Amino acid sequence: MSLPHLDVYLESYQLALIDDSNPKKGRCIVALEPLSRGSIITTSQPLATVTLQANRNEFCNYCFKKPQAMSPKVMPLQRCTQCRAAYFCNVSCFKNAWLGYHQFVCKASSTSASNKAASSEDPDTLDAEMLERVALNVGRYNQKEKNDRDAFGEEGERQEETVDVTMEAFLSLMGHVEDQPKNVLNRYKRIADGVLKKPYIASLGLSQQQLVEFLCWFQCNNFSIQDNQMFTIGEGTYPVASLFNHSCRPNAVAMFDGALLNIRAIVDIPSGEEVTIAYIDAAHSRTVRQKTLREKYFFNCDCVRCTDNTFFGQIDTMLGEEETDWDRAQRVLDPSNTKDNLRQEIAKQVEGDSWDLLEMCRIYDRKSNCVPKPSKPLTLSTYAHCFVQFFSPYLWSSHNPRLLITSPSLHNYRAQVDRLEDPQPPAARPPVRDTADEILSTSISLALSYPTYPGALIPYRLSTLAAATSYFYDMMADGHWENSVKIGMYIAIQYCFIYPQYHPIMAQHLLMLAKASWNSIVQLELLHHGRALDKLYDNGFRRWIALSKETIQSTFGKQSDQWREVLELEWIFMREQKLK
Ligand SMILES: C[S@@+](CC[C@H](N)C(=O)[O-])C[C@H]1O[C@@H](n2cnc3c(N)ncnc32)[C@H](O)[C@@H]1O
Repeated sequence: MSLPHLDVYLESYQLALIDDSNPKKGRCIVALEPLSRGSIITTSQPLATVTLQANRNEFCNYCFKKPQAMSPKVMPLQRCTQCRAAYFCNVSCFKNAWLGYHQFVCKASSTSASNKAASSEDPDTLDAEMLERVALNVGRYNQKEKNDRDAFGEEGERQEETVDVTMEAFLSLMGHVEDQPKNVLNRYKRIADGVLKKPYIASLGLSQQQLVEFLCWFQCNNFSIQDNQMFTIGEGTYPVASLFNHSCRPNAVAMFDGALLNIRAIVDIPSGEEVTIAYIDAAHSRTVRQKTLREKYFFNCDCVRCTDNTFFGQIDTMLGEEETDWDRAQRVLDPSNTKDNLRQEIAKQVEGDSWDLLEMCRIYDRKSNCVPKPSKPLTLSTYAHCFVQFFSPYLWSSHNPRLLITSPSLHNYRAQVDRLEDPQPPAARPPVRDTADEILSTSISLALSYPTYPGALIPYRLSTLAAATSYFYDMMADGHWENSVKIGMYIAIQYCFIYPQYHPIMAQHLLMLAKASWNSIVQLELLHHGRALDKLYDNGFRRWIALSKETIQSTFGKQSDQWREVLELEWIFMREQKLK
């Protein structure tokens, strides 16, 4: 299929869309030049978006931005006076939405019975809404195509994504119509028939079959839109971003800036290499990942994490199979979760006397080469403190030039190490390994060498991580800072195994850990009537700040709220240090 606008557009981003040798995989995007970690590889405009009902009055229904509640200069969202169902940040967003789709939906929803259905959160309603918006765009584009053809943009600089680029990408997407089970196709036919009954869709000249195809495309191409805290707030059709294939160990991530989607490199990507993103959360067992990818996207994943039977194979063995089909956001926010046995065991270990944060930090100091006794099972505390020795800060390069992720000058390197009061690599215990992979391999072998007992909590299992994540969020919400630090430290270790080093979930978590550490210091100092606390606390906080800064830079970027928050935290800490 010839895609002249799209090819020129991608080339302006140093990317090419090429056919994969495996026809079932379709095409893939490769880098034409080296792409550096943290850089935005390309941006993608939505062809259509739908907000989740629960968020409709929190985010602008057009740009998906949220007014900063605390800022007096920012206007609150304005509700459409006609349908009273959609919210916009200003007249400009309202006008854009009106021209695109709102004029149709607004009239229809104020009069028709479908108004009631549209207010529910069921998948058919979301699919129907998305279908209407996409159909409107495609129908109008088809009409425009009859009349004119736009000229290509200039070569040599990054181009704007024109409607032609978006449409060419959209109309070339893979939908696996032939692979869909009959019941799904029947459901799609029902949705398409419902949508076709609306006069503004019927007039576009699109057939039921075309609309069913669009619904199939949504299934294997659409993105969940996330807010800046990474909670899902809507769904979007992003045709250009949909061209990126999946890997469970990706080299890029999809990051939202309101309704705009940025694809960002999370490692240095050499020229000629395929750029991949993850379609699903990597915090799942190999079996669940592969099943989800087969059922929703119709392929057998042969990425490095799924096929490697040494390093990644060991990680998947470690994580285990004991997971329900949990979705982190849902589980974390589900209050009934507290009845979970595993959660109770976690609470017991964290809140019991055997986990004294300061004492454990002293025992597992990086100069002492301490590992828990192998005659006993690992507890959360021994696991977390022991593995922090291995991972931090050497897993994040700036402290160890030999990890070759960044190459800071020796001066900077020494300054960082001195500031964290960490030993130089030759003096560190356990010895610092040359590469992140070696650190991980050593850690996996160590973890797996401990005995497990039936019914006892196994720290490195996915089920433990799921319960711990829910417990962590509760502790943060209730202001139990010391408990948050303990369990947050454990979660950070688990993330080291599961996610690539520079991953937004890791960045977000490290920032929360840094906040919890700071609040815990303040709380403890108040309890001790202003006496300065042990230096170990300060060093712990410095470490989480240093790691969050480095990780946020490469994932959310320096324009993000996360970056502003981490700088603010650092500033407050420095000020307090000066005043002590
Ligand atoms: C969002 S599209 C990705 C772009 C697609 N390759 C194309 O040419 O349009 C998703 C589809 O691409 C294919 N795909 C994506 N990642 C793959 C992978 N790692 N291995 C095999 N097929 C993959 C699957 O057919 C999947 O349903």
